[in-house]
Amino acid sequence: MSTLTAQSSTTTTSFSAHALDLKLKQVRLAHPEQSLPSPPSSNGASSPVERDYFYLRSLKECVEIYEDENRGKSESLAMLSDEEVVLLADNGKVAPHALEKLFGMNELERAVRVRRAIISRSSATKTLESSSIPYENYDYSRVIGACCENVVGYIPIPLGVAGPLNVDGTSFPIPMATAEGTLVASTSRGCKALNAGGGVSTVLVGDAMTRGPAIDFPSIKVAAQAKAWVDSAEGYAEMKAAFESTSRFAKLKSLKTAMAGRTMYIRFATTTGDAMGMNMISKGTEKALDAMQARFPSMVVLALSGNYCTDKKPAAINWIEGRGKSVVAEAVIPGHVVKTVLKTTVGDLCNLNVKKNLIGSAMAGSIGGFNAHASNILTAIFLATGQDPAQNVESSMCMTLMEPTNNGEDLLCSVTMPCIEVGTVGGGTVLAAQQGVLEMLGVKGAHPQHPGKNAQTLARVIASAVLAGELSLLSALAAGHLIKAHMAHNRSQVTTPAASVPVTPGPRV
Ligand SMILES: CC(C)(COP(=O)([O-])OP(=O)([O-])OC[C@H]1O[C@@H](n2cnc3c(N)ncnc32)[C@H](O)[C@@H]1OP(=O)([O-])[O-])[C@@H](O)C(=O)NCCC(=O)NCCSC(=O)C[C@@](C)(O)CC(=O)[O-]
Ligand SMILES: NC(=O)C1=CN([C@@H]2O[C@H](COP(=O)(O)OP(=O)(O)OC[C@H]3O[C@@H](n4cnc5c(N)ncnc54)[C@H](OP(=O)(O)O)[C@@H]3O)[C@@H](O)[C@H]2O)C=CC1
Repeated sequence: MSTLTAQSSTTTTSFSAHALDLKLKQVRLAHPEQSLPSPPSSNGASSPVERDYFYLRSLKECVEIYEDENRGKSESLAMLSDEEVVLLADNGKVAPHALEKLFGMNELERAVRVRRAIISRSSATKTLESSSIPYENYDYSRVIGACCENVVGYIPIPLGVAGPLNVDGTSFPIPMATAEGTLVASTSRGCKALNAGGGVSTVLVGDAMTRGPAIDFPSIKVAAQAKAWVDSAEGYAEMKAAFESTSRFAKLKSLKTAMAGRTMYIRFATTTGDAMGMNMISKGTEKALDAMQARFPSMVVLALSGNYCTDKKPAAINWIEGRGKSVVAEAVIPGHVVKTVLKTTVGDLCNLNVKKNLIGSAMAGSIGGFNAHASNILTAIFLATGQDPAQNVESSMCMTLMEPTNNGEDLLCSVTMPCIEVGTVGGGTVLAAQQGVLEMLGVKGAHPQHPGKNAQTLARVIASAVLAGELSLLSALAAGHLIKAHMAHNRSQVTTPAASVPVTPGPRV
């Protein structure tokens, strides 16, 4: 067997555990059929790092070890260095997305490290492996099979805390993961104004996640028969029994049916305990449709989601009927607090709210966008607490209302949010950092006595924080303070190559 010489003057003592010599890797990639020499002090006691650096087996040797049927795959992979696993992957012997399964649960970080190398080297820029994207010291056991595939690390987002905010008599810190400077400061100012008026009171007026499959029938007549059956007490009871057999927590609340030609849509609405509930409701819907199929053998389920739900897309049905938690939050702020904390007046705030959030949004043809920046606050809390960020689309639907009260002295304000889709179990809420945030709010996991109460409390806190954000931004706009605030809190120092800076007519001010 021929061997190659490692062209490096580096000594073993200067290696960091994962900083393998790139030159050597290039040699390896160029000559996969050849072995590299053994470590100079090859007395059988070399560390994995030394082994990676000095001794890379040929592809043939690696394959022999990997495919040896006398050992399990994880045992075989433990005998190979990272570089050798990369070699196997580069030659189609190991699927990069299956590394966690192959390495086993005790080697999850290694799986991520090796995948970074594989992807890095096959990409145009080749930067991933040595990039600043972190991957070490993360609990990947919570990720695998639950939160993400083909993992190469994690993206840290700054976490700030606004408030505290008094919501229904309890003081909550408001966790916000965001890269928009000013947002936490602004929300904090709103919290200060709300607390000065005694805090926020909330009501939960609905709690139902929805799923809306699309079902074809041979004709409009059969579709209408099926619709009549689902709408009947008998049909509803049968569908409910089938649905609820799939979960301890998901309870069917209503079925709304509609026809478009020979296609029928059914909007399943269910409580889902402390889970946001999309997996649970989808599982139950599938089972209920099986029961329906037994009644109507000619029906064809086109898709479990026929967009009549509507999940992760703008839709009037959500705005009108609600989805997830429907919450209204209200507060009164004394006029002097509007002046001293918010630096504006009750009259100016109310006028701007009508002209901007109501008339302006109507002029723009908005559905559920009768607010200034509900999505800013909601999304930051979603990211901090492990919610599904794509659901900010409908969850941010909000109408902000403001009117003078107490003979025009004080401000009565509210937000109406019909679609806050949140959970405290399932999805990204299982991740350690997100759990820490939920714990800080006192809503981590399943509520011990009343399933659903933790998720409902989180929705109430979110609506209240949105009210804080609305108050502060509208006040800044009314007072003309917006740009001043963003120049102070939200300006990055970006280095741009001179060649790509446009010629400007005059100096920047
Ligand atoms: C899950 C699959 C891909 C399986 O699909 P499959 O065909 O059984 O997969 P496969 O094992 O035959 O592998 C095919 C390829 O899939 C990829 N693949 C396969 N497994 C993995 C893995 N573990 N990690 C990384 N990549 C994977 C990979 O590229 C693989 O090729 P290979 O690399 O082996 O040559 C498929 O069933 C699928 O795409 N399902 C759809 C799931 C989905 O899109 N979920 C999104 C969330 S749903 C939602 O949030 C919104 C909703 C639904 O409410 C919106 C609405 O209303 O419509
Ligand atoms: N499938 C889809 O179409 C979609 C999926 N998603 C994704 O779905 C995931 C969330 O799904 P979701 O259904 O919320 O969570 P899970 O799929 O994790 O389901 C919740 C699980 O927790 C159990 N559970 C234990 N205690 C409680 C409790 N107090 N309240 C509620 N459930 C409890 C449930 O039990 P039991 O088994 O008895 O029900 C169930 O097994 C997210 O990752 C999201 O991104 C998002 C959009 C669409």
